[in-house]
Amino acid sequence: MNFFDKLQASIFQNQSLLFVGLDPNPELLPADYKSEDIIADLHNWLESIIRETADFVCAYKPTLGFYEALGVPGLELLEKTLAAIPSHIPIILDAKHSDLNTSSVFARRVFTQLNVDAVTLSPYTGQDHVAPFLVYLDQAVFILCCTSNAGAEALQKYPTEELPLYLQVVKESRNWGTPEQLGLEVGTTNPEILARIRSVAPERLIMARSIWAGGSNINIKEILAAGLNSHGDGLLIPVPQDMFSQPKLADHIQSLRAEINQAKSEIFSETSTCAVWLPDVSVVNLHPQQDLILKLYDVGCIMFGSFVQASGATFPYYIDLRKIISNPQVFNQVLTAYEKILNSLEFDRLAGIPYGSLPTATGLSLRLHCPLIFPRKEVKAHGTRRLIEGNFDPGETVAVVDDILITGKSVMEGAEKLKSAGLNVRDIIVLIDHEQGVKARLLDHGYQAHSVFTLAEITETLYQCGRINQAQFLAFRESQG
Ligand SMILES: O=P(O)(O)OC[C@H]1O[C@H](OP(=O)(O)OP(=O)(O)O)[C@H](O)[C@@H]1O
Ligand SMILES: O=C(O)c1cc(=O)[nH]c(=O)[nH]1
Repeated sequence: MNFFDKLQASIFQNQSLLFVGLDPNPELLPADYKSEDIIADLHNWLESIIRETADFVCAYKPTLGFYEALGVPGLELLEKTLAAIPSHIPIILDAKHSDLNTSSVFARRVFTQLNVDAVTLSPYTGQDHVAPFLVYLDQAVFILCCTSNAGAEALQKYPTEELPLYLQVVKESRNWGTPEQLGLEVGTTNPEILARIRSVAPERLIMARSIWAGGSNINIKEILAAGLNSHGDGLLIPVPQDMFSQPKLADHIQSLRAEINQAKSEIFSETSTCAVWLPDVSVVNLHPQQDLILKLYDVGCIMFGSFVQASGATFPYYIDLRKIISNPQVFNQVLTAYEKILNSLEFDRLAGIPYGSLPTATGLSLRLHCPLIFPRKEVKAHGTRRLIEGNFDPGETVAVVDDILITGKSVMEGAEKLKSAGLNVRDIIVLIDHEQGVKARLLDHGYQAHSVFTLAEITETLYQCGRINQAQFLAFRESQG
């Protein structure tokens, strides 16, 4: 499971946006843990923090510097602390080591030996520094965009109020990695700064820091309203550091979690525009993949107007999913949507239907570590003249990936070619089902089709969100009969 999915599962399981800094800071060690052996004391303290919080938080964030400061025993303490964290809860190592020359070896150390799920990085050396970390597809990075210390203002707010450096970091770093692999670290007590970052990066995970530094002036609801994404998540909130020195830690964390969840539901019931994640707060009729639908529309994959289809019929729309390959963020989100369906199916190999869905099938093959084949549209008169490209063994089961079902002709032809080579085809997975009984027809031929969206769900969402007008919406409805 990749970092993003692991984090989402952890947020959902514990219904919590809270993360815990696991720092062996001798200055904060509570008196009742103190003995002759500081390392053992710190270890006992950190383990008790994990025990008390594991059911109420979504992630842990050890800061490497505190462990390094304790020398070799500190590094051993880090390994022991990491081992004490339940394996389903993601670990974000706060490292911010920005030495370009060591980024590859450091990435290998943290991701393959310490096995943490994510690491924080400083942006100053640019994409070259970040790229070696992103090679680890199941792990992620958080780019430091902004800190709350007064001394940083001269740099971070330079050169203009309109485009300060911290916003430029947000803009630039969005080009470095996908939303699943690259989040933003934002230290601030100021909701306005969070809101500016959220508006520039609506799709990014934000790890908030230092929000409690404002003391009693902090208004958590304002922070949440500024930093949450349109689905009511995408924001991680730190547990205040002084809480770890207090007795009854579990009780304090639960109250804080309840306060945050209450504020979240108030924000979303007030605005009433988003599908939210808590089961007790629901907004009717909004598709859980609303964000992806809007993005597909915004990058031009869903067009309304008069279009002649391959069948010769004229529809009031055309879906061109071939464009997703030119937008890595959308492409990545599309892959995640397919992946969720594929994870529930059993198969030995993936097959893509040429040409439109071949990039998607390739992306899925790499993500799922599953071999890929594809049936050719036309057999070449030269070379190997193979009908099916890629290696396979007859008797294997193949899951067929296509982008859209209109009449079902393309997938059916592809599946028949695979079957003629001795392969089993049971499941067909597409992003969009145009409906009109295609799935039932495929089932008559022994194929179970699965889709992420129906075209009706897409048009409904686009209409509700104001992307298409009533005439376009009604024209679509009429065409559906
Ligand atoms: O259900 P159907 O009626 O078969 O329509 C859907 C198919 O049409 C499109 O491919 P197209 O034939 O346009 O070719 P391409 O993928 O090579 O662009 C699309 O990629 C699907 O494979
Ligand atoms: O074959 C078609 O009719 C067709 C293909 C496609 O990709 N999109 C669409 O709207 N129609």
